[in-house]
Amino acid sequence: MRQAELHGARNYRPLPVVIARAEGVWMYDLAGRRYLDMLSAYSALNQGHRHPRILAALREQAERLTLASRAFHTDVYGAWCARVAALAGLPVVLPMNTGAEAVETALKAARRWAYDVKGVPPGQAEIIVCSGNFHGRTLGAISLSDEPDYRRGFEPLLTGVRIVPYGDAEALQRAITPATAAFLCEPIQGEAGVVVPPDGYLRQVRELCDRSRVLWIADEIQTGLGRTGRRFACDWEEVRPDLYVLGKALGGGVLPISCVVGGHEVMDVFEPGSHGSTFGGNPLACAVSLAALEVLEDEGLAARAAELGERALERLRRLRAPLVKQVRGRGLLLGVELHAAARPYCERLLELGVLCKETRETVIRLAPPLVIAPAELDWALDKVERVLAQ
Ligand SMILES: Cc1ncc(COP(=O)(O)O)c(CNc2cccc(C(=O)O)c2)c1O
Repeated sequence: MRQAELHGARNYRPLPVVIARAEGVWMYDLAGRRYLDMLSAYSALNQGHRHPRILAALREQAERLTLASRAFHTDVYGAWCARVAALAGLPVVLPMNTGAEAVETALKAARRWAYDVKGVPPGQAEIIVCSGNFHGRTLGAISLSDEPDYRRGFEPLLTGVRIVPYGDAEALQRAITPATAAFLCEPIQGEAGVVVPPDGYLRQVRELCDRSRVLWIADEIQTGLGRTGRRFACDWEEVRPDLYVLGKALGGGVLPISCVVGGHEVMDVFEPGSHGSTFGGNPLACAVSLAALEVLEDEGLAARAAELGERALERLRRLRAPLVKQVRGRGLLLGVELHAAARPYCERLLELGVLCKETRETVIRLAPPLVIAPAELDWALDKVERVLAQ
């Protein structure tokens, strides 16, 4: 820890624990003490730590080819694109590495579509986003944010951004103009503290964007791939966006891989030389991602998250503790909002062997790997209740 304090940039405030090993839902510190992971690296570990099938795919592909660049075809890339397209029900996939890179890609696609297809005058395309959004830490992504801490000192930022209240379809309607390229939102806001929109909101968004010829971009980097109890959080209202932005668990908690998935009308705005990434679509990440997606499907992780999450939500909502302001969430993306700072309670949970993290000061996020056993989840919730009931 000393070296990290000496040489590592201070852009995080980690809990006082040094993780050295992990398997499934358990992480182990240097002394071999074990902790139940209730954060899943912010939902990048839906399949659990070091899933054997994902590690086997990593090893097998590493023995053959790790990187060639998109200057050449590779054998696993096409299979991966086809698998993701089938999963999303949209035909065209553009691979990147991090979530923020995929968000940037979606913004570029939306702006170019606005000019080339919708006919918005050059340089005037607008993107509408929601207050409380989190889409990453790049300059484009923080240009969308209304969180001063994410933006301060990084100006000048992108223009052509309008912010509307989250969950308010009428506000979205009022913000749409003929220059609007797209509306970008998280189907459930993660970093805002697990904020679930009113029932029907996503359906209203879909109808509004259709009527106004505005692209709907769903950032499912944190909510997608089974986390909320459905393949995508959009599935809760049986609607499909024009673009999905995926990341995190797409790489099975082993390698970073992200992507934008959409229809030809949008995705064909990219011609050779218009966008790219050195590692985007690399064979090693594609092989790992194929295994990660197989695990999600074969182990029924979305249904598991729905069932276990419903039980956890009911149990937490029965908790009678003055400290608790609200319990929110869907599937295994849960947030317990407190009337006080959450950090001390996360530190108490650490002492009891449960790892979670505060979000927006007063919210404890509970998001275990979707492979968690019912008894393990009950064990963790026992500790959460004990700490909050005091
Ligand atoms: C909804 C959403 N969109 C985009 C991103 C960015 O993904 P990348 O981090 O892979 O660029 C996220 C990321 N989610 C997330 C959650 C908590 C912390 C942090 C952090 O940057 O410290 C990021 C996210 O939750």
